[in-house]
Amino acid sequence: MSAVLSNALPFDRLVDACASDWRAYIEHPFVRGMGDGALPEASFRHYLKQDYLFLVHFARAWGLAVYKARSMGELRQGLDILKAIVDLEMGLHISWCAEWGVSEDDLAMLQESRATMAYTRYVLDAGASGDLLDLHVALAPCVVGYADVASWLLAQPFLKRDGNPYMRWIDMYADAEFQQAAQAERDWLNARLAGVTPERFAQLSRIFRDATRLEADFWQMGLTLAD
Ligand SMILES: Cc1ncc(C[n+]2csc(CCO)c2C)c(N)n1
Repeated sequence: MSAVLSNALPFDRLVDACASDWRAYIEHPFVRGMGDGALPEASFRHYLKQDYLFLVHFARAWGLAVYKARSMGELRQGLDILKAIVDLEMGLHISWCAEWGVSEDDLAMLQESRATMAYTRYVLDAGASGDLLDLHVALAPCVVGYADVASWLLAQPFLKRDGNPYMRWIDMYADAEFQQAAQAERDWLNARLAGVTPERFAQLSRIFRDATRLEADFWQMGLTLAD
């Protein structure tokens, strides 16, 4: 078992180090509810609204990645992702909310839930107090996890395609372009993690696990309509 683990790619070792937390996130009841279409629409709407605030802070986190850059390549990577979120993702999210009956005025008046606050500020602090690798590891459950959620759902026998209001959400994250972006992040992390000491790897594993648990809490917030 340990031989398998040590031969595994570094990113897979991060996941293996918190396997039960990772599964609880990827296979969360909120995710299953999107898959079989039984998730209450109020839960999805609550999630969508909080996700707007999440995206604002996520954009700030990529701004922090720009600040933490130590090379032109890193500077451009942070800038490109920051621009994609601000110029594309935010607009897409606003039209997605509109389709679900949430107006821009609603979004402007939103109160941030504790789960949104906990997760986004955790990621920003991991980056502010650490280096670019700490920040990427804190962001990885978001970037890579959603690709895994979509792939996992597509492989489930309970997936309901016809008449499922969440099918478009699943298809969006299952899309090749999004899967490639997630793979690019895995590749970047595999390259950066390859040379770290066991002590540093253990430190980064804790950040990855914390962020994974905070992602699961974000689903739970949607499910329970927590504020
Ligand atoms: C709580 C929460 N976690 C992850 C994502 C997914 N996500 C948001 S931005 C981004 C990267 C693309 O720029 C990804 C994958 C989400 N929407 N909400």
